[in-house]
Formats: sequence, structure tokens, C-alpha cells
Amino acid sequence: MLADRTIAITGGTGSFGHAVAKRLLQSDIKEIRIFSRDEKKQDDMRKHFGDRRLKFFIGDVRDSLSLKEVFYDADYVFHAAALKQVPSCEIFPMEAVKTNIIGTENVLNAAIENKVKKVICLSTDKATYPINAMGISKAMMEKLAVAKSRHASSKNMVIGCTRFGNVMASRGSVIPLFIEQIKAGRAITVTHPDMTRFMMSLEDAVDLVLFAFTHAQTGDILINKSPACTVGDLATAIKDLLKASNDIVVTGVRHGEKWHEKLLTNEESMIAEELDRFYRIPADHRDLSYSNDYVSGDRRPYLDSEYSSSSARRLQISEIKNKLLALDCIQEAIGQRGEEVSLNT
Ligand SMILES: O=c1ccn([C@@H]2O[C@H](COP(=O)(O)OP(=O)(O)O[C@H]3O[C@H](CO)[C@@H](O)[C@H](O)[C@H]3O)[C@@H](O)[C@H]2O)c(=O)[nH]1
Repeated sequence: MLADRTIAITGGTGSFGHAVAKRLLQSDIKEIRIFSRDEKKQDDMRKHFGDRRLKFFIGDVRDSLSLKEVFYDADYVFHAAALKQVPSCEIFPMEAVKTNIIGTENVLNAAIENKVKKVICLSTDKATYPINAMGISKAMMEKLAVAKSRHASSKNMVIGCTRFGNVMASRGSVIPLFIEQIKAGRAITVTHPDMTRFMMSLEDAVDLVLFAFTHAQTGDILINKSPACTVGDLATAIKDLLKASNDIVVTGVRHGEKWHEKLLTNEESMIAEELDRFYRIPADHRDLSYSNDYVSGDRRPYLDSEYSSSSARRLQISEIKNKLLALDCIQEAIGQRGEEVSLNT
């Protein structure tokens, strides 16, 4: 599917953009277009990869004109650009509307105009029964993608979404924060030790998007099965691995935070197809003439079976440690602390 093809990645300089670009560059892809706002991050990425198949486009999903250029003649789009921080979206909800909702509409319209063959939009567990502005805006992103897929299906275009839990060590997230706090000799700030989060690696996130890319039917939302852990266990695991003696302080839940996350609603779990590593939620392709379905309507019973981080398989501290050990930032931190210990002895 990639030979001689061009793919555009919005928000392409982020952790996901780097990881997926690394994977795609191993194929015989013709061109990867990285679309983002920050020229410095683009320059860093250009130097990091040093591969001429990567092309860089400055722009913003809020600006349709900038999308026109990057999608011109592109075959596929991965839409990763987003405002992702829960607390900041809570304080600036209209900014989440502009980037995550209107920006997605711009992306989808530009992709349809340019006859892009497939668009995969990246969503989050916070879009499932959303309670915060970030999750609500991402839920609207999913709704837009599914709604547009109705029209796009007649044009042989596939529009799909992926939904995943916390990506371990993604930029601005809690794992790099705890590492920084330990290095600086400060207390480790745990919001509440019993809060739970689904934990997946960046590679899991790339696998899910590539699975959606190869298998999604238009309107699908694809979800990664994922274990979960408590924030308290996560802090303990990092502290143990770095042999740190920092205090752990409980700071309280931040703006808009959920206690537990969900990846599937009860209603979705009733129609979801269970695959080996993933769930697939197909789109409801009925139109608004419900009366036509009265006779043959679906009468399946209500199932109370949402997929929540509170009931998902709970990682033991030893398992969290194993996952952490696969992260570059943890390996670097362990190395640095080892050097410090040997210098001091
Ligand atoms: O100082 C801190 C900061 C955070 N947390 C907790 O750590 C967990 C994870 O926090 P964080 O890494 O900030 O992630 P979330 O707020 O859960 O959201 C992340 O995970 C989403 C995927 O679900 C992404 O879309 C978001 O970009 C990303 O911020 C949460 O329970 C927080 O309460 C702490 O205990 N102490």
C-alpha cells in the first residue's frame, strides 16, 4: 500500500509523528509530509532523520489554505494534530474547539477535495463518556469523522479513527515529569494514588494506527486493548527503578480529570467486534428514516460492559517496571543516576 505513495501527517513533529515516520521510512514509500506549526521542531526532525523522503510543511489545521498545499496529490493522511492537555483545554476550551473540532473539519474537507484515499484520525480514551473540554472536542472529532465517512464512502474514500489510552512518556505527560522531579531532588507529585490510566507504548499506538490504515472500513473506530495501572503504582515503579528516595506528595485531582478512563462505552461494546489486539466499532450507516426499520429493528438486550481502566487488567508494579524499562527516557535516567552514584563514591 505504500510503494510510490505519499502520506501527510498533521501534527507530525510530535512523539507519534516521529515514531510513525521511523516505521514508514523502512518501507518503499515515496514521500512523507510533516505538517505542523513549529519550524524549530521541524528543523530538529529534518536533522534527526536526514532522509529526503521527509518533506516539511509549516501550517495550522485551523487554516484551510495551509492544508490545501500539504494534501495536494497526497494518497493518505494521518491526522494527529491536536490540543491534548486536559487541564489547559479546560481553561481555554474555545482553543480546543478551534484546533480539535474546526481543525478536523478543515482536515477532512481538504482531504475530500484533494481526493485523498484514506484518512486516519487519532483520538483518545478521553472522548469516551467525555467530561472535559479536551475529551468533548475529541468526541466531536470522532463524530465529524464518522459523519463525513457517510459521504466519503460514495467516493471510495476511507475515513477512520483510532482511540487509545495514555501513551507512556509522550511529550508533556506524567512519566517524564516524575523523572524530572526525581532528578531535581523534588517531591514526586501524585494527583491521587488510586486514579487509573490505560498504559500503552508509542509502538502500540503506531501499531493501532497502521492496523486502522490497512484494515479500517469507512466510519470505523479502532481501539487498542490495553492494561491499566494506578498512578500511585506508576510513581512507585519509577522511584524504585531510579533508586530514588524523593518523597511522594498527593496534590489532588487537576481541572477536568477523570478518575478512571474508558475506551468503549456500554453502547459501543454492544456493537463492537472483538479482534485479537483491537476492538472495531463499526459506523451506524442507517439514515434518518428510522420508521423503515421498525419491523426489523434490532432488539438486543442492554449490556453493562463498558471497557474501563478501573476494571481492565491491572498491571503489577513489576509489570509496570518492565514496560518502563523499554522507554528511552527511563534508560537515560537510570544511566545518569548510575554515573552520579559512581562519581559520589
Ligand atoms: O503531576 C502529575 C501529573 C499527572 N498525574 C496523573 O498522572 C496521570 C496521567 O497524567 P498525564 O500524563 O498528564 O495524562 P492525562 O491527563 O491522563 O492525559 C494524557 O493522555 C491522553 C490519552 O488518554 C492524551 O491524549 C493526553 O495528551 C495526555 O495528556 C493522571 O491520572 C494524572 O492525574 C500525577 O499524578 N501527577
